[in-house]
Amino acid sequence: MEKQVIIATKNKGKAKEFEKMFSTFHIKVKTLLDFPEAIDVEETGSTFEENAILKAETISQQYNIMTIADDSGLVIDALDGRPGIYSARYAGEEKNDEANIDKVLAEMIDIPNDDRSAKFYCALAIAIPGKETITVSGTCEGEILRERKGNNGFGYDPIFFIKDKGQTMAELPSEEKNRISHRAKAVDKLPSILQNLFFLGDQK
Ligand SMILES: O=c1nc[nH]c2c1ncn2[C@H]1C[C@H](O)[C@@H](COP(=O)(O)OP(=O)(O)OP(=O)(O)O)O1
Ligand SMILES: [Mg+2]
Repeated sequence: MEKQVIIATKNKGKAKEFEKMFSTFHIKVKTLLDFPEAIDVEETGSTFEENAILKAETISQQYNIMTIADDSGLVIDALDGRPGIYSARYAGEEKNDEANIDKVLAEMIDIPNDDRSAKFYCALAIAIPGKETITVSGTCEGEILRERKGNNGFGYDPIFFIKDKGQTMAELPSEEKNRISHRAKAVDKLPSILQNLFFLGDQK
């Protein structure tokens, strides 16, 4: 039987990136956009890792399939790490990317240019029925601009400037984002983790 994985996300931007990044792994990828009846997991954890584990374990138990969940967000130094785990709901429960960006820009209006460092953080939890859940993470460093630039990507990408590239995340082509992003850095760690898991599993 073909190997399958569910990526436990309802975020279309994330789903697209995972489908691209997993296209070199020989595994069939589904997301929660394919499972409208999936349990709506409340993100009650106090860290990205805890929330990723909650999402991955709930869905892997519901469908008895290996499940990977992503909990990610923007961590801004001058805002003491906010919006952090609250990134998706920063301007309210309805998860509005534009309102979230507006709130960050307003809060940072008096922050000088050389104090606008931030990072994107991504925690992935891998839940496999009958095995211990594992987490990995990745980060991407940048700076918060004063206005939006670029139309690619999703979420906070238009205000996240990457010095090395001289562009925002939303100006990068998707192939480039998928090489350097926090999500890409976390996904890079998966092949060796999965190999170890299945190798150890076969020893029993
Ligand atoms: O590459 C990214 N580029 C821009 N913004 C990003 C990125 N990665 C995460 N973010 C922001 C979007 C959202 O405001 C929050 C994720 O929140 P998070 O709960 O992990 O995802 P979500 O609720 O949108 O979907 P789901 O929980 O179904 O996976 O961080
Ligand atoms: Mg979420």
